[in-house]
Amino acid sequence: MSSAAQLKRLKPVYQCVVNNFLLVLAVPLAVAGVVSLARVGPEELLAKLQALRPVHVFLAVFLPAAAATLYLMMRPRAVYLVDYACFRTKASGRVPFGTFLEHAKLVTFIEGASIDERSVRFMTRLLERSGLGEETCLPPAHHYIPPFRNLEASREEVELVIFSAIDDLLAKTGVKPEAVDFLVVNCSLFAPVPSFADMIIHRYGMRSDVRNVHLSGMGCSAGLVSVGLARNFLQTAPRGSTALVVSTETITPNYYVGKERAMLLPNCLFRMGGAAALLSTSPAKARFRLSRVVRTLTGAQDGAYRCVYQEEDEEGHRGINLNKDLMTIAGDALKANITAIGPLVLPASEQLLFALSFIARRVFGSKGIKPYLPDFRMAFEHFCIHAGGRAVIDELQKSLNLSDEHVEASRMALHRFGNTSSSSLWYELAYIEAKGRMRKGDRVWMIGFGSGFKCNSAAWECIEPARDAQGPWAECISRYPVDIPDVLKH
Ligand SMILES: CC(C)(COP(=O)(O)OP(=O)(O)OC[C@H]1O[C@@H](n2cnc3c(N)ncnc32)[C@H](O)[C@@H]1OP(=O)(O)O)[C@@H](O)C(=O)NCCC(=O)NCCSC(=O)CC(=O)O
Repeated sequence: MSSAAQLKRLKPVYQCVVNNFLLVLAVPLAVAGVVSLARVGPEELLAKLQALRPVHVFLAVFLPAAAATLYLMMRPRAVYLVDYACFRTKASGRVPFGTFLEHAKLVTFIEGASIDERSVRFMTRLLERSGLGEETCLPPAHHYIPPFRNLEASREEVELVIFSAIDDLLAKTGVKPEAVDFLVVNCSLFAPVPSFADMIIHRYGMRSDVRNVHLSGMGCSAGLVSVGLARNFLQTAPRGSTALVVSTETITPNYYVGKERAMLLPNCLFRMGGAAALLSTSPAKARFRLSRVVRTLTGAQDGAYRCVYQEEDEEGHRGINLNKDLMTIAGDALKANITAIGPLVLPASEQLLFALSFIARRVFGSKGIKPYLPDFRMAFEHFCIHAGGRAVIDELQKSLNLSDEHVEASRMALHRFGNTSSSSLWYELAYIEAKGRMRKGDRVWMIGFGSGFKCNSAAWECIEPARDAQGPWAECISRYPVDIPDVLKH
């Protein structure tokens, strides 16, 4: 047997010993203690106990009790996910490739637009490679020629998406809008006045003291910024308080009509979607526990800062420029994030191997020794990776050494719903649940990427899998997973 195969066989033994190190240490110590007590005999033991002074008893009992009480009082409160709901797209909003491209061809005739036949051919190639399916949806305003991009149409999309998701969530949880203490909303590219948070408060008649925030310009990873913010708010409020988190991207005002390739890409990838989630510090009725939120930023570097950039092209058409280097930048941001979250979630066996490889590379030089990539499959059963585009998912699958099944939720969410920005992670969680794969105690890793450039992640632990969990996948889950070719042939 080769040494690599032998090492592979020994790995489970190594993991068992290192991950249960305390137990491995405690059992012999406890046995030794019992044996020496048995040797001492009851009279001698009683004599030793009587010889104890009150100060010893005080130190032995009071100090640990005081330390334990202090720890319990100071530790952050646990935050739970009561439930979540995603906007369910309607068949009338579908944009099969043919429709999308035909529509784009007609846009070439619109006065002021400079999108041309070449742009349409380019978008055709992008769509064939994008990993999107034929059922993704665009807002009603984009089904018109020319597409409406005005404020009124944009607000209509917002109301349709976020109110449907919130209605669904409130109906599922039985929580009344007046019970919401905090409201955190994120939408990157549309920030009207009054804000989304105001629109929600107005629509649902929420309390006048509901504390609310609208995050804009924060990109696709802002959903986890919202979750982190809601968690922090909840730490400051009485136990049992609730926070409503709403994540979406508004497509209507962002249709690009120029011919800059890097700015045509978002037209092909971004689609309608949104999600609402209810967090609370009460475990009653909770379905998941939030274990970690880790945010990392690489925006101090020029390349990272500019790689997702809203701008006007030379002809004055506004759009989002997606730089070709995005994959490399996302890879670096991921490295920063896994370095930060690894020590918090990985079992001791993986951390020790990582530390040993780090030390070895320092001592013997980094040329001969490959850095050890921790196995995150030891820390999580499920992965929700931002469905930013086919290449984004490919890159993460490779970097984290994940199986096809681990990235299935991301690929299928991209196929069925497109890049729904910060809400994509919730569509993926819904996919895993709709497939009946979530079990009590399972751990989920959500990884979001977005402009800035940011990589944010959150770790959840399942308390109660959903009973009838089809959600946004209700009409199509039986057809998934589907095969997604690298290049779609018509
Ligand atoms: C676009 C793709 C589907 C293309 O698929 P492939 O990799 O198979 O094909 P490919 O690389 O040959 O690209 C096909 C053609 O598109 C061109 N092309 C690709 N990416 C481009 C870009 N960013 N700008 C300009 N052109 C681009 C290539 O040069 C090539 O043209 P030619 O052959 O002529 O040279 C994929 O690369 C992808 O998924 N990219 C990631 C998309 C992305 O950036 N997503 C993040 C969105 S931002 C987000 O989600 C967060 C946020 O907004 O905050």
